[in-house]
Amino acid sequence: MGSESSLVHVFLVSFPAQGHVNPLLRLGKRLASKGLLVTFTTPESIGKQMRKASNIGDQPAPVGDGFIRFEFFEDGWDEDEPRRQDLDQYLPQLEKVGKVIIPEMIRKNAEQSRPISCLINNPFIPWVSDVAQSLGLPSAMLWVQSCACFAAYYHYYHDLVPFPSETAMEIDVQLPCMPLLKHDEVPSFLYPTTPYPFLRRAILGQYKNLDKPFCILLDTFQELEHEIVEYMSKICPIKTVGPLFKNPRAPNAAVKGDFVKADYDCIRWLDSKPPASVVYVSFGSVVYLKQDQWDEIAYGLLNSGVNFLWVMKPPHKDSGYTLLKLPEGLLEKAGERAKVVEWSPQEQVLAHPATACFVTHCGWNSSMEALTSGMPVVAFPQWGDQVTDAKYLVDVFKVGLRMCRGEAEDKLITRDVVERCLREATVGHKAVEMKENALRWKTAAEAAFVEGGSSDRNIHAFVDEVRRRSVELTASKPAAAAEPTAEAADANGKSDRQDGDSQLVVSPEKNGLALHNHCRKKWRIWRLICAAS
Ligand SMILES: O=c1c(-c2ccc(O)cc2)coc2cc(O[C@@H]3O[C@H](CO)[C@@H](O)[C@H](O)[C@H]3O)cc(O)c12
Ligand SMILES: O=c1ccn([C@@H]2O[C@H](COP(=O)(O)OP(=O)(O)O)[C@@H](O)[C@H]2O)c(=O)[nH]1
Repeated sequence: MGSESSLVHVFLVSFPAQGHVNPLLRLGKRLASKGLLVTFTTPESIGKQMRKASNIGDQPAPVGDGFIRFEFFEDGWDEDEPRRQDLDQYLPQLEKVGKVIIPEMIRKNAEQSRPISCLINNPFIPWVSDVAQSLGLPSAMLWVQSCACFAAYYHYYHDLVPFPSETAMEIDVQLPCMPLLKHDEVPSFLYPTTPYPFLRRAILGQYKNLDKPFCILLDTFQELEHEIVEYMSKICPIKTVGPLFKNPRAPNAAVKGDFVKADYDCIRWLDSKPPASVVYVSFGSVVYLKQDQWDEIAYGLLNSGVNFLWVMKPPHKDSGYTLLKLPEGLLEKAGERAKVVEWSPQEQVLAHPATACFVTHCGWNSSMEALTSGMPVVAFPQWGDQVTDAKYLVDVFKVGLRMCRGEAEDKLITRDVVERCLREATVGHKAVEMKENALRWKTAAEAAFVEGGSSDRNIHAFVDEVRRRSVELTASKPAAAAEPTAEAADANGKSDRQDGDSQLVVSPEKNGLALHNHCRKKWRIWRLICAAS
């Protein structure tokens, strides 16, 4: 392992949501383990929560052959600014500030002898690849949903197949190399009636910029989505690198991105339960059900006689959701059979022998974590990619039962249905079959991420490419380095070529690249001296 400042340095910019931070941070750890220096950044409002909930220090943390470090940035709004909850207002604010502050951070890193060789972002902040382009740096994007969803949005964006519309609301959708999706199985942000048009805009925003990243990394694995991965890789430079949450070489479990402190009492509680006797219930970080649905699930759990561990995360104060309550006396009735926490260490819960199945909203992170842990699911999707993930978990991967079709159906799932589903998922032939299939996916996932597996090879190829581009950056002529590339000038809308010393050039874009080259040259000389002595 080299000293931190002699490593090729990649800069990860995350949209501030739990479902986005987790996979990007996991990718960061994977890249670090292969010998890169990784800096992870997201707005300070989340940085503050992450520092409080997780073990994030000021010093770079060693991970395998490399390091990971954190730098958070102010997004220009007060922490409790209610407009944060409105993406149509927050995304432009993040872009406006990010386009100035990220180049500034990159420049500072170069000044401190940590020049950056590549930027990586996740969806909702596609402007990060514009920043990279304007600095003459390569960029990549980590897609945080399934390849099937990536393909669905792609075909919608380019208008390649008919999707449900105002005039044909209920048409099925046939995408190449995918099973026929019923109208309510395509990502729900694409429904003409979606209550979240801002999330559709946010997610499709990435497709406008899809030609900029040199690589699109996917948190899935080849064997899981074989056909669609093969199909899409002929169209876009995609690489499957999942499941990212397993990091065989250097787990460094201390580096985590939880926004809320995980309650480890539930692991001790699980320790006290017999094998495969507990139903784990979680709807992730943003989904909130209605109180009447919550009550039905609660009674279904109680009446089914199973043990249950339930994550009940209080909603954000400006989200418009009210705090969900459990029916009076229910917990007393359930006694030792029930455990409620605000946030769980989900990876450990899914790996625990006492856990029998997972009632999930089918967020892609939760779906991948379940599959990779060999854990059968009861699908309770609400919106977005969740409805498509549910279809795949149940009908394609065959590891789950469907308890609901999504929020758009607007149907109360009664306690009897909940009870029946829970019984079917925990005892009898269906339960055994789902467990066997889940264990098969676990084995396939392991084969993908171990040394030499499909995802490992892809990570390896990506790291090699980052290194190659880094050398290219370093090797580019100093004179050229002081100027934006033709592409960069294009991205800026004008060529702001100036003569003179690069250090005096006002554009932060130019300084970024110039400093990168300057510092890398200094190191190369320094390393040669070290090697010689
Ligand atoms: O936190 C947010 C915000 C948000 C809004 C305002 C603000 O200031 C900060 C954040 C918006 O949309 C989300 C969408 C999400 O979808 C989730 O995203 C995952 C990855 O795309 C999917 O796999 C899951 O199914 C899906 O539930 C998850 C989230 O955590 C968020
Ligand atoms: O109690 C919980 C609930 C969720 N998670 C993690 O939060 C992420 C949620 O992402 P997902 O895509 O499943 O759903 P989202 O929250 O984005 O809707 C996953 O990595 C989970 O492991 C967790 O650690 N503890």
